Amino acid sequence: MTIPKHDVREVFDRAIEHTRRLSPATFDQWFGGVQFDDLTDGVLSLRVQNEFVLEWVRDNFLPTLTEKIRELTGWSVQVAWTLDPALVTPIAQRSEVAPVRPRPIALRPVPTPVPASGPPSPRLEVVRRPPPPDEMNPKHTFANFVVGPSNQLAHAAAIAAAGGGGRRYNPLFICGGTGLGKTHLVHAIAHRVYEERPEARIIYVSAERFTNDFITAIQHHRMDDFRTKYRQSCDLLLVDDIQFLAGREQTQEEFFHTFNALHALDRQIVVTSDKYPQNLERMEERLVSRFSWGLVADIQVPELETRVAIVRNKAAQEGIVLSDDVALYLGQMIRSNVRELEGTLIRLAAKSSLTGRPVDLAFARAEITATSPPRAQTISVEDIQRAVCHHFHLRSTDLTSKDRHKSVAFARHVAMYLCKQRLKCSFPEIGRAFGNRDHTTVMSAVRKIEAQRDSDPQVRAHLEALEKKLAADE
Ligand SMILES: Nc1ncnc2c1ncn2[C@@H]1O[C@H](COP(=O)(O)OP(=O)(O)OP(=O)(O)O)[C@@H](O)[C@H]1O
Repeated sequence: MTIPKHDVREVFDRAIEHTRRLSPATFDQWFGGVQFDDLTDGVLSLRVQNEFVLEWVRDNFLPTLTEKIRELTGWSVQVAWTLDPALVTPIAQRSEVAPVRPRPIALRPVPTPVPASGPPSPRLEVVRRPPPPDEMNPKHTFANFVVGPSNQLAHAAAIAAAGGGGRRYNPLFICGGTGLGKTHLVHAIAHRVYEERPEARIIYVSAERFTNDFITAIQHHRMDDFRTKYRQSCDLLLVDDIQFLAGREQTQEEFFHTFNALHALDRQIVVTSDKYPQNLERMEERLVSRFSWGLVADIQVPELETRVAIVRNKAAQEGIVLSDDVALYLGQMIRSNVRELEGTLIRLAAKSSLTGRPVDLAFARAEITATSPPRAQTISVEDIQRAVCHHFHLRSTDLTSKDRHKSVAFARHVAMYLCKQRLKCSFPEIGRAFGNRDHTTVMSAVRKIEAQRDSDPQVRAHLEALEKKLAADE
């Protein structure tokens, strides 16, 4: 069957709509990185940003998509992929599947002139606002942020920075590990200010973007424009991932002056970072000290209850039906990164809708076991004690005994040192494992071995041999 060129796109669009219906949220997430190039004589040409997207789309959506095309055209479809990291117009940006963005036009009630009789009645007037900064995720709002002990301070400070009451700190420095919600909070501040003070001039940039803007301004002799934008025409400056400025001296200098100018005008500055200010590497001291002028609010790994609440919240947002036991299981299994937690939920939902299996506990277990890397075998205190006894030809009870004989004491100190180094046990923990010794005894034992390690080649040789043995056991 031959199809006129202009109808090809319609066939593809219909097949896409059909496929999307299976799971709109997941579809948008993954097809956001795919572009339709052509469909001719049974060959469907698709362009993708990377192999990761390619594999996911191929494995999860392609059977449905090609089957629908076959139904509409009679072709048995082959797919030709093009990898294109610079892809900018993926199909998910078509209007019907575009992600929801805050609209640049808002309706707000304004009073009408008072008529001769009766009170004024509101009418709606179209107020044009500048669009919000384009890199912001519309879902990153305060309403979608789950608050728990791990992020309470950062959340409250972010609300205050958005003008929502409470003491306002300038700058607000939000720090924490990857995927814990720093960017989410910064976007939420921008959304809130954008909603409540439409006239406010908000600049949201990653530190990388700030750097690039700066370099471009220098190259094109437009530093005046750059400075007007960042120092004068800005009521709220939000800078993500400030650690990116590490070692970039000239950009740091420029940022320093930007900071000073805005701070002097009492314009709110919010900065995020993966480290505390004092731990930022290759960052000018005067900048580090300014970052601590206001409030440094860290975000910790969320506790189990918060993780479970985040899973539930995300499921509700995405229209995924999730039982309590599955939410609890996911919260228990994925501990350190909210992004990973959300990704697993979306993957489960996608697989469930494609295979027709409900997202129950058995399904979640099977999926997580299949996709998580084999757990790294870790050594225990007992393994270290065993290895040390074997190495120094001692009995298994010698290390925990009261024996103060020089050779036994030395082996004990080595074992304590290894527990500290390799397992990061606390001093009291180590003390308990070695015949209930006091933590100060452990501390001095560890320090002693540390000093000998650096000065005595024989001690170093013992340690190296033991390290090797333990690494082989791992
Ligand atoms: N408390 C929370 N409530 C709801 N969603 C959360 C929470 N914390 C994190 N998330 C979600 O987790 C994902 C990762 O968060 P975000 O991108 O803000 O992390 P980040 O700390 O900026 O990480 P990175 O340093 O890697 O940029 C986002 O989708 C975000 O919405």
